[in-house]
Amino acid sequence: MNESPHLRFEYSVYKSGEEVGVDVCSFIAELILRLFSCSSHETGLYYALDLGGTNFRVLRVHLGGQNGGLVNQEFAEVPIPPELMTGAADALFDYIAAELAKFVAQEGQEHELPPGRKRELGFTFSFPVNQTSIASGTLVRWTKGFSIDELVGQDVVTELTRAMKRQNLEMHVSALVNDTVGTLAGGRYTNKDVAAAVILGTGTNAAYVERAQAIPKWHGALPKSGEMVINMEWGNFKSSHLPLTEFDNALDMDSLNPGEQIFEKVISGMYLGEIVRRVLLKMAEEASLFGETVPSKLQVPFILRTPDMSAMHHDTSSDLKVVASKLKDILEIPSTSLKTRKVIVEVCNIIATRGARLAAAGVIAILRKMGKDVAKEGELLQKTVIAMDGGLYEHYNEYSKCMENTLTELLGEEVSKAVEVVHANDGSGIGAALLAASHSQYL
Ligand SMILES: Nc1ncnc2c1ncn2[C@@H]1O[C@H](COP(=O)(O)OP(=O)(O)O)[C@@H](O)[C@H]1O
Ligand SMILES: O=P(O)(O)OC[C@H]1O[C@@H](O)[C@H](O)[C@@H](O)[C@@H]1O
Repeated sequence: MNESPHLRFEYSVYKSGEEVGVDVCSFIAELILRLFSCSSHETGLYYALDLGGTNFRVLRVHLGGQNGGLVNQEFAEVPIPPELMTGAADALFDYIAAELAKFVAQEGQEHELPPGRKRELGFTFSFPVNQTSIASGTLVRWTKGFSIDELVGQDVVTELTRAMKRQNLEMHVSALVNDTVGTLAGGRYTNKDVAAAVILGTGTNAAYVERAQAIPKWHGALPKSGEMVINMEWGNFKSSHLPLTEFDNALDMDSLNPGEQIFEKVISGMYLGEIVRRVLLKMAEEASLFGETVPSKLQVPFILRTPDMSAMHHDTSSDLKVVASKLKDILEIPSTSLKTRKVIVEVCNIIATRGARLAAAGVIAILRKMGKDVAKEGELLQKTVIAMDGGLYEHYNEYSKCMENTLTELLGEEVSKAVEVVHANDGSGIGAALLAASHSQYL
């Protein structure tokens, strides 16, 4: 296990300006310093709760200390009922706390803690937060499919703590972290070359390790390590250079957060399938793609999910039978010609390729900001690892392959050899548990 460096975490939530690369962002939230010493000395049982855009995961991590590292981890994943994403605040947090209580109630003797000691939790909250301390932060705004107005501006740790009390669950939230920062922390724990993390899941985001003196707007004390983590919230990137179409603009207007998260809406899992649906609908209306009548199901927003899109895109059968079954089962289109099915696969390919190439452009922007996108004369290129996670990256192989090929194309053969993309599976959960351990109230 590499001795992990001490990282001083600076949290910032960026709101994109018109022309946004990291270096032209304007900070909208107070920056807060967080000392994160992910040394490998942590021992004991720690928990993580990861609230994402589609699922939430409860994780128990057993850390073995100096040489033991990560002894084992067990987790449960539950889908978030859609109605809780736009319902009452207490309903969402009561559901989460109840699932947490269920997970703990199933534990055996081996998970008993010393008397008087509470279970400790790292809370991964995959939404923009104005971080106010290691274990507190207020929700800046909702993204993806969530929209619970009464929670905006509220401290999400306070909400979770109250819900746990209502469930009589004795657990202490030791750390609050964004999933991208958790993935970076988890990745860095095992590999010191990890310099950035990218999530491509229901939503998207990136975080990277920045040189402290390269943050002009930072006015706090400089960390001893000289490094800080920037949570970019890059999903909110917006630029006149983004290749937006009428389909993107209509999707944005119909969304829960019009005008926001534009980059996320063209590259992430919640939206790719919906863009394909909108394109097919127009082709049905204006070019009779499915014959004289427009299939009624094709008019239903989000009926075509990105997993369905990737299944059609990955269809290798000569008669595209997977495409045929998706059209039948989801859109109630009983039969189509092979020619029509090939058009549908091409539409999936175009939308996925655009998303993947834009995601790669985002990664290049980070490498450029870190000065790692070009080989300097006479200098040996230091290895840079990008920790990737998220269901879209993990399951949409055509997308992730296109993204990685684009990185090579944009970096060139020589530099791309020094840049490695690794799948940090559930890095955010492990990262959150590590943060909980490193900020334990029992230290
Ligand atoms: N087979 C698949 N093909 C393409 N995309 C997928 C597939 N499975 C899941 N996804 C995408 O991944 C997202 C879930 O990402 P994940 O990281 O697991 O959860 P969360 O976004 O809740 O953190 C889904 O919303 C979907 O867009
Ligand atoms: O893991 P998920 O749900 O796909 O979330 C990824 C990103 O989704 C964005 O919408 C959030 O603003 C980010 O904070 C988050 O990191």
